[in-house]
Amino acid sequence: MSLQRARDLDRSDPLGELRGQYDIPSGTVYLDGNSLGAPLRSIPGRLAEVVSGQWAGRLIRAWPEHWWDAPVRVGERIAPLVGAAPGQVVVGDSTTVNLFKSIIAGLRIGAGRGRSELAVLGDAFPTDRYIAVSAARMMDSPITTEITERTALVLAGHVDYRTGVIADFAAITEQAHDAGAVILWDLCHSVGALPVELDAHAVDLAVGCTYKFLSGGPGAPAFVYVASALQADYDQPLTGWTGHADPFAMTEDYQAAEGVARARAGTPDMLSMLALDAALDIWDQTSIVDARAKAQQLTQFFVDCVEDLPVTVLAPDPATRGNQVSLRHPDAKDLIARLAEQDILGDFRTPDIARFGFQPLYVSFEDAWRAASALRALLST
Ligand SMILES: Cc1ncc(COP(=O)(O)O)c(C=O)c1O
Ligand SMILES: Nc1c(O)cccc1C(=O)C[C@H](N)C(=O)O
Repeated sequence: MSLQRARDLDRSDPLGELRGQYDIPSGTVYLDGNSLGAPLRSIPGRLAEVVSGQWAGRLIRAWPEHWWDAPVRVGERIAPLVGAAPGQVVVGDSTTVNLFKSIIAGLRIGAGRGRSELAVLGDAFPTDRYIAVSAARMMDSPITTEITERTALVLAGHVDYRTGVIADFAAITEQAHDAGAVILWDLCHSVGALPVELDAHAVDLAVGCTYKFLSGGPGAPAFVYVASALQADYDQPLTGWTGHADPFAMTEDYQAAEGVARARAGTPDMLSMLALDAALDIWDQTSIVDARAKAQQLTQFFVDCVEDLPVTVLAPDPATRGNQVSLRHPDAKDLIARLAEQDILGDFRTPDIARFGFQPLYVSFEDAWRAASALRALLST
């Protein structure tokens, strides 16, 4: 794999022109967009307009005019990326908080079916496990790692944050349903990275974050998907006023809103919400199918470049590899630090994983080649 080959691939890349719309310091190779997506150049202007035009210009009137419905409106823009028909996705809070809401809601649905177990599959991201343990404690639910006829809720991650391996979405969803359980998917590393088909697989619940492949910004609000069929039964524990059927009636008792809006809790962070809204514009210029196709080419190119190095590729099969390449090496931490000294940014995940994210809308084949060459140089010294 040569620099020439990388440049040829960049020249014939139909998504290549999108890169210029992102604000990435020149000379930096950014392979950590699976942790924090790079910003679009349009964001500062859009935020300035929200602050000056809406906040300053309209003051409190901006809530009904621009802001109140934003969680649902922005959710509708994420919906096509996760294969959801309208009315099922709402944006707000963090993934952690949305996991809490949805785990409790799922366990409550399971309790109605006479079940209590919570199955947590695979090597879940820490926040998923921590919240699962706490929610299970509140619900007196045993935690298991297998789906059985006693399972109330299955929590599974779509793409493993460490290895980058894509879980068998269809098979796991089907297994959960065959067992009579509710399924909850964590889409943090798949939303905006690869096509997700929530409706097609009749998924019940999903959550995901928007600051990785969607470039929503640091701490951008997460989203929740609640399948239409389940919404009436989605009894989530954070019964804040914005999820109320009639928030401004200020009634004594809580009554959940109809539809997915019942997954809302408190006042959303509007600046972050609208930065995300602006970031989603890029999807008007491309599709998740095209993005995934390029990401597969990119990750394979990178894997081919490092093939003869003394590292282990943790997701060798391109079909089940997310948009990241994780390399196992005993000095992974040091390697990542030394790459960073050259403005080549990946990240380290304990205990020995060097992780490189390939956001195809702004990462080039030349970036992949430069990162691999720098790694080669480090490993030969
Ligand atoms: C799979 C997964 N779930 C959840 C999170 C994080 O949730 P939060 O945004 O609430 O910190 C991450 C990343 O931080 C993640 O990779
Ligand atoms: N959410 C993060 C943060 O607030 C700081 C640093 C990193 C993150 C991450 O997103 C970590 C990420 N979920 C991971 O896959 O490791």
